[in-house]
Amino acid sequence: MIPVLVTGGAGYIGSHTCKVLAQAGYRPIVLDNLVYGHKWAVCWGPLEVGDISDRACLDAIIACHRPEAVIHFAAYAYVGESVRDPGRYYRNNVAGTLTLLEAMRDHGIAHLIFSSTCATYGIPDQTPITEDHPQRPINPYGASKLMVERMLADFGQAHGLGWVVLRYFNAAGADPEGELGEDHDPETHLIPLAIQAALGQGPRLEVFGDDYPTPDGSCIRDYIHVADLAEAHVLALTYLRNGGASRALNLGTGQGHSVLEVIAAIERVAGRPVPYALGPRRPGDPPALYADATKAQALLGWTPRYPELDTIIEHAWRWHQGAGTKGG
Ligand SMILES: O=c1ccn([C@@H]2O[C@H](COP(=O)(O)OP(=O)(O)O[C@H]3O[C@H](CO)[C@H](O)[C@H](O)[C@H]3O)[C@@H](O)[C@H]2O)c(=O)[nH]1
Repeated sequence: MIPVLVTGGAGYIGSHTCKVLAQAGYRPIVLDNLVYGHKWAVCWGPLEVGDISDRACLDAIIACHRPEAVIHFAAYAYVGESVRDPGRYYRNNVAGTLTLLEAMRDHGIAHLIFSSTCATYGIPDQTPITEDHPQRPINPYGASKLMVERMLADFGQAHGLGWVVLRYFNAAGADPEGELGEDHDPETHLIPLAIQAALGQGPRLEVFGDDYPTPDGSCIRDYIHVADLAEAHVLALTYLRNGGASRALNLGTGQGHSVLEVIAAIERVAGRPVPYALGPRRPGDPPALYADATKAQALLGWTPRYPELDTIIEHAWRWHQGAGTKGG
């Protein structure tokens, strides 16, 4: 089995990817600092608790497991927090990644898959967003991810690193087999908050703005099933190992859904109301973000298996109902 180092591999998207990697015959080596307090049992490969900024830790893990490639999820990812405390984001997301890249260079690891984000585009000039859309992030989180994208291009030029940058739109849903789900601490994402409100396990949902220039006034996003994201990482790794050229690719369904449509879908799937109130806009939220993801489909042979919003929500709903007993 081919060992692959997965930084942030105990997180939401990381753990789903480790599962798909293991099923595809790779051996995920999970490196996670567990800072977000993820509670999933990591059973897809050995867990190394450590930090990407710690060069000695990286050297020891690489010497022990001899990974052939790295899938790099580890990052702080709260937009609001990044505005309040940018140093935390630049130190971890940018400086930490630099340490990782130097370790890869020195140990001769030639392939990297990097988790980037639609937040690197900022407020788009047009939708759907293609990969060549100008990248003008409007918060330090997006800026930190864009800086890493640029570092990858430079390490590719100078040291022959092969990379695929995956720019996610809105990761959502849960493992179709019910083993993993979305459980950030603190939770800020729309679907889990709305489900918790419907279950009476959280406060009433606040809809951030109903005066956007969209058909119903609420923000539009492109929700992509986490299992489809995971699949794309494994396909991207195979693509690189087969000699594919370094590329940045959007990952989304190409379908936009408004916040009010998401609430209606949860009510449909759950058969109960989502208690919510209309509130003011959240600073930094673009009105509408959705992907043109045709390049990823053409290049990787990736087709989302669960593109329907109702399926994404069904899986999330099922997992949240059982989460108390599954240790999620
Ligand atoms: O309590 C809430 C939470 C969210 N929303 C709305 O729901 C939509 C989705 O919000 P999320 O917080 O779930 O997701 P974001 O679109 O803000 O975040 C995504 O995009 C970000 C960049 O913009 C980061 O990449 C982040 O990791 C990724 O999940 C937004 O329009 C937001 O305004 C609400 O109305 N109420």
